[in-house]
Amino acid sequence: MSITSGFELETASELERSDNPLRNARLSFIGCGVMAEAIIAGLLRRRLVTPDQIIGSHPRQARRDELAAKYAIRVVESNRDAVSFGRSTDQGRFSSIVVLAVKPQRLNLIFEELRGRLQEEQLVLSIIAGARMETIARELLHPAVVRTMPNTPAQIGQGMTVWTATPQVTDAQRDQVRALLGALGKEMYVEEERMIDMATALSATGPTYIFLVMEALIDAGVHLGFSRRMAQELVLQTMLGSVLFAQESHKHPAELRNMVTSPGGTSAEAIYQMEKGSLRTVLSKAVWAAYQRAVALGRAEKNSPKSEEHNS
Ligand SMILES: NC(=O)C1=CN([C@@H]2O[C@H](COP(=O)(O)OP(=O)(O)OC[C@H]3O[C@@H](n4cnc5c(N)ncnc54)[C@H](O)[C@@H]3O)[C@@H](O)[C@H]2O)C=CC1
Ligand SMILES: O=C(O)[C@@H]1CCC=N1
Repeated sequence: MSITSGFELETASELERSDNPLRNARLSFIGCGVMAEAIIAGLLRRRLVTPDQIIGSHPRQARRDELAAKYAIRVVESNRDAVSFGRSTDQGRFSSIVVLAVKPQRLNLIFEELRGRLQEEQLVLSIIAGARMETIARELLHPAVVRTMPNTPAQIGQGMTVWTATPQVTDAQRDQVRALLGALGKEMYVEEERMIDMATALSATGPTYIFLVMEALIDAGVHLGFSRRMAQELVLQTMLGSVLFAQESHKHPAELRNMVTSPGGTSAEAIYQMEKGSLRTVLSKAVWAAYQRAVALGRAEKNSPKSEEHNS
């Protein structure tokens, strides 16, 4: 296996383990942008699959070459060819997962290309915001569908993915999904599909809220007179330490906040200003708006692009 720099293998034994549910799987990635690459990298890093078990499709030659060189996987132009890679042949039957990873606005094109072309044993796994399982199953004429909602920290194996499945997805396929998503960080199964739209707003869009707050605090540090480098280090370690503290102490955030807040002190002063500026309401409104947008993306009539998609 030839994998180039910046890409390190973690465990050596996953592939050999007989309980690795993905050891005989074939994975086809329809659309190889940021999120598909995060999944591919995570699977290879954890050695859950080898590069020859993966195929991707992408419209741009330069991107196909880039991914093929970086991960030693096959990347083709045709989505139909990518899906056929997972088909069982005379040489043997193997499980196959077709990962839909295009932007929501491109989904109708994918439906047209792939409708009726999937075999019964193939599993469709979508990461597309808003796209409902019922729609995917109906449009592809294929009932076994998993809907997932990852987030970008998946790129370093620290993601949070929420997922659900149609009743036609078998227990063996569910084990495969758990293994696949586990390569990205934490995974959480939910029964109700509406929770995927809720997770889209909270955990999948979540890094946006955190990075905006991070950026604002760094700017505030620069305003005080710190160099940008110093402000960034102070803010990042404070955020990281606070998250780990909350995780390890199992205390309510309000209790942890009270520990910092002495009577008449600096934190009380800062909290007063944040409440006065309606920070909680703004965050709550942002999450609610993201949720409504996720729901709207799922409605076919609202699938027209709001802005031009970047072609990464
Ligand atoms: N970026 C994020 O934080 C998250 C994104 N998602 C979902 O993941 C999906 C992909 O998002 P990203 O990877 O961020 O987008 P991206 O734009 O990086 O990737 C999509 C890729 O699909 C390619 N593409 C366009 N038309 C195509 C076609 N007809 N056939 C094959 N490939 C085609 C594009 O060139 C692009 O490289 C979206 O549906 C999004 O809702 C889900 C969770 C988090
Ligand atoms: O804005 C978006 O489309 C993506 C989907 C989930 C988070 N961000």
